[in-house]
Formats: sequence, C-alpha cells, structure tokens
Amino acid sequence: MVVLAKGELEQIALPAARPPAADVRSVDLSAPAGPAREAAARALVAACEEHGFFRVTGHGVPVELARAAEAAAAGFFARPQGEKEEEAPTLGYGSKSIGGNGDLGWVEYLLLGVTPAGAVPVASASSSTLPCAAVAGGYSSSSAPTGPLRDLLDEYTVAVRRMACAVLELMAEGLGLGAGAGALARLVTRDDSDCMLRVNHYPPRPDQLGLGAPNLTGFGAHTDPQVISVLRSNGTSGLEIALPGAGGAWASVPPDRDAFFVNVGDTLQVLTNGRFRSVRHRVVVNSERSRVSMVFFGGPPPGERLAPLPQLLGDGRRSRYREFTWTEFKASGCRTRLGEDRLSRFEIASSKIRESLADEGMAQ
Ligand SMILES: O=C(O)CCC(=O)C(=O)O
Ligand SMILES: [Fe+2]
Repeated sequence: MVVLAKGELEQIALPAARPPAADVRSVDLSAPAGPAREAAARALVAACEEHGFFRVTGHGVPVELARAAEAAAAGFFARPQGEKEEEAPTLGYGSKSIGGNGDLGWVEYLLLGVTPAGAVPVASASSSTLPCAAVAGGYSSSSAPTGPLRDLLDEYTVAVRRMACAVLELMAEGLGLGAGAGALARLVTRDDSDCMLRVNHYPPRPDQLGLGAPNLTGFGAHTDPQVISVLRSNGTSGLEIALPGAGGAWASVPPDRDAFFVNVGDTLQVLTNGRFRSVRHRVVVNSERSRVSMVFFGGPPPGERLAPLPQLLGDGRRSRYREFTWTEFKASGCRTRLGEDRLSRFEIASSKIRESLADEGMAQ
C-alpha cells in the first residue's frame, strides 16, 4: 500500500489525457550471424539514435523465470504493510519516495544492488537508482537470510545481466567498434560494476479519487543515469517515453509481457558523444490493474573513467563531455531532483560558456 497525505496526492496528480502509442522498434537478439544479425544491429543503433528506447525479442531469458520472479514480487507487495516494512533491510523495500530530494510517486518498490554474491538490499533511506554518493563505493553483503523471493530475483538478475551484455555486444557491432567492441559489455559485467535491480509496484489508482479524477504520477519524468536499463512488466500500461524534438511530447509504450524494453542511459549518451539519446520516461498510474515492473540497471564500476569512445569521435570531432568517473557522476547527481538534467554540468560547451561568463564577471 502507498499512503499519501492530501497535499502529497495533489503533488503527484496529472491531467487525465492519455498520450498516443509510441512506435517502439523491435530488435531480435537471436538473429543468426550474417545479414539478419547485421540488420538487427542496425535497427538497434537507429532506435538508440531516435528514441533511446527499443523492445528486445529473442532475448533468451526464460519466460517462466521472469513470470515466477514477478509473481513472487507481486505476492510480497500484497502482504500487510508492517510485514513489508520489516523487509527493508533484506529486500530494500520502500514506498512513495523516489531519491532523497522530495520526489514522490504512487509506487512501492524493492531495490537491490547486484554483487558477485547475488542481489543485496540497498538501504531505503538513501535508496535510489539515481546517482547518489551513498552507494558509490558498492554494496556490502547482507548477512540477512535470503528467501525464495530473493533467490528468484537473484536468478532473474543473472539472466537479465547476461542479456544486457548481449545487447551491448550487438550495439558494439552496430556502432562498428571493431577491436574495442568488448568494452561496452565489460562495463556492466565486471565484478565491481555498479548494477542494480529495482522492482516497482504501482497499485491501482485509489478509489477515493472518484471517476474523472486525474491520473497519478507513479514515477516522475527522468532519465536513467546508467549505461542501459532493461525492463519488463506484467503487461499493464503506464510507461511513457518522451519523443524527440522540442517539447518532448509523451507517447505511451504498449505493454508486452514477454519482451523486454531497453532504455539508453546518461552514461551511454556520453560514451556515444551524444549520438544515442538518454530517453526521458515516466510512469503514469491510470489503470484499474496493478503494474509490476522489474528493471535491471547496468552501471559501470565506481572508478571507471567515462568519456566518449575514441572510435565515435570521428575526424576532428570534439568531445561534447569532459571525462568523469562514475563515482563523480553519482556524487554530483545526489543533490538533484528526479527530473533534472544531470549531464549538463559535464558538457564541455556549457562549462566553457560558464567559464567565459565568469571571466567577464557575469556569472553568479
Ligand atoms: O516501472 C517502470 O516501468 C519504470 C521505472 C523506472 O523508470 C525506473 O525505475 O527508473
Ligand atoms: Fe527509469
């Protein structure tokens, strides 16, 4: 259950309009080597350039495993509130608060850091998949006993991480990275990679709002900071992506229980020197049905130096971003609200402009 005070409910109310369906491209990860795989790699790159978002079929994650993990999570969310809160230390349970800076949503969640030993809870107080220094050093193993839900989520995470790696390998082929092609996938497969699993539960809109009442923000508009995020849901609508172009109109993602969806994250936008688009997205609660989503966030190791890949700079093309580490990005993002643009402070152009304004004594 998500409990919000009256003022809080107003804060997350949205107009009832429903955006048009997004035209989401599909990428078949199982395409055989040769022309079919080359076409899949091209489709993937085009989708990352245009929307920063695509659907993955032929992904190799057993559907039974995904459904079993989802059903176990749904069973957990159906338990009494007190019992769920007791599981904060073992499962990273939290509700309504997203990040540590006052963002609210009609959502409850589990948040687990991925370590070589399996998934471990991320402390609720600072829990966020957004950059935050509190988790920049990695996750300590929990001594709390694991249970069937944790075991299923562990198994699921291993399978989805493998798929994320396959996606990044296909991406590297599509980008023509050549000899350095393994570098992208390695970012999320190292033992110290900063990966996370987040299971979100959006209960149906509360009855007391009545008919004709506004929609609610489940998860406010944001970009994901990591390299890629890999998401599946129980087939309930609600996820929306911002379309390219001025204004960034919203489009709703048609639900699909068997496919996965991939978001380009901020880090991948930097690695591709802005060629790929870190997609803005949000979840709107407008349904009679609960939405359960499971999102794997593929993040780099803390000390990883992030800058555009040299192969993607091209002749004489300049880097749009200054180099920074993942730890630095997390520390700087820690103070931001959910919807803020966390990359702008790493853009070379804007920092150059700030420097010249400072030289002229015009900056504050
Ligand atoms: O729950 C969803 O469908 C998306 C959630 C999301 O964007 C996130 O956890 O970063
Ligand atoms: Fe997200």
